[in-house]
Amino acid sequence: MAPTVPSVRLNNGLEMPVLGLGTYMATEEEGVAAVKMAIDEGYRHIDTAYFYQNENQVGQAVRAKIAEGVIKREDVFIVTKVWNTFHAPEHVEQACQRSLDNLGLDYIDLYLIHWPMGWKFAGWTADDLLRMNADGKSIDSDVDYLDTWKAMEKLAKSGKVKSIGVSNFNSEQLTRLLANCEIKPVTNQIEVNPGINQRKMIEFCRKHDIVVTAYSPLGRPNMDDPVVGNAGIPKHALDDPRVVAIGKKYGKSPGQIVLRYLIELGTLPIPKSSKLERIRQNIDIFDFKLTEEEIKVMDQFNTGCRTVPFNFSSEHKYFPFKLEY
Ligand SMILES: NC(=O)C1=CN([C@@H]2O[C@H](COP(=O)(O)OP(=O)(O)OC[C@H]3O[C@@H](n4cnc5c(N)ncnc54)[C@H](OP(=O)(O)O)[C@@H]3O)[C@@H](O)[C@H]2O)C=CC1
Ligand SMILES: O=C1CO[C@H](CO)[C@@H](O)[C@@H]1O
Repeated sequence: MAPTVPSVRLNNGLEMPVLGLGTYMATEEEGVAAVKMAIDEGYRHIDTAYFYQNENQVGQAVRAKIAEGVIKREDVFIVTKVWNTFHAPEHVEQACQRSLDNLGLDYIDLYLIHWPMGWKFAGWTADDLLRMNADGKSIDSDVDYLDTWKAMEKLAKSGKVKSIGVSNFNSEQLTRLLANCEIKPVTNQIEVNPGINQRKMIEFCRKHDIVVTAYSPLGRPNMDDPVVGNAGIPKHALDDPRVVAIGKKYGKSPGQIVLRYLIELGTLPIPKSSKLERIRQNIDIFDFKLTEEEIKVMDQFNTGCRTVPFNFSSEHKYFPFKLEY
């Protein structure tokens, strides 16, 4: 029987499953197949983004599983994100409508501002999402994320999106947003894995009733990412004999130990996999708990080193990683 994933209550009263499927780089048939497998295996939270160019595939898989009677629309929590080039308030609604059209759904469960930095609008085609200056730096706009947020609030009020949140915001940006918003973000989606365990950001968010979604939870083993490359990837806890030993005790793989650690930290991990065996493993983490000693072992991997440093936008006034958290 597929494991049942617990949910967390968000600050707007809605429920969000504490584990989801990541889909970055799961495009074309691979994306459709991964999401279908994941739904069959019990996943009820899928993370995508306009930028990933696979909303179409995610939607196709979700709609197929609804048609087969495996799930109802309300059983599955779909997250997508507004891209950096669409931060101008007049583009946000159209960006959201494009995501809805790609997904083929009537509403999005959670819509995020993907990054705090706005980039110059360069059209709606896929080729224009990552256009750089000759020096390899992002072509920035000066749109304030507070203005983008106002447009997000309008979407929440329209019912097109049930919840709104942010991604890659630092604590100063969140503080400024919280002081100026009508609707609070329900989540901050950030990188969390043993190499960067984000304890300070998690505590900050807990105080403000914001959940932390953990992206790149496994530290992207083997991923050859065309956007940031592999330059920043820290040494993986996955290969470490201490993690292997903890896994042996519970009959779990190192990946499962890492994901369980992120659950113990109070985050919501969204591991990406397109392989049935790993899709199965990554959700099978709700029948054991790590001891305090084991959590301390996992804490030893924290160096603060990022897998997704996003340095090509480091000169932007809203680049978030100038602060520790
Ligand atoms: N908001 C943001 O800016 C960002 C959001 N994200 C989101 O977070 C999701 C997850 O992060 P992502 O960057 O993909 O990295 P992950 O840490 O999830 O790593 C994914 C890689 O790990 C492999 N893998 C999956 N499960 C296991 C396992 N149990 N043991 C060993 N290897 C495994 C996958 O390969 P295979 O498919 O072959 O199994 C894939 O190559 C993304 O897909 C995306 O949805 C990610 C980055 C930034
Ligand atoms: O969500 C994301 C997936 O990874 C990409 C690059 O590594 C990021 O650009 C992006 O924010």
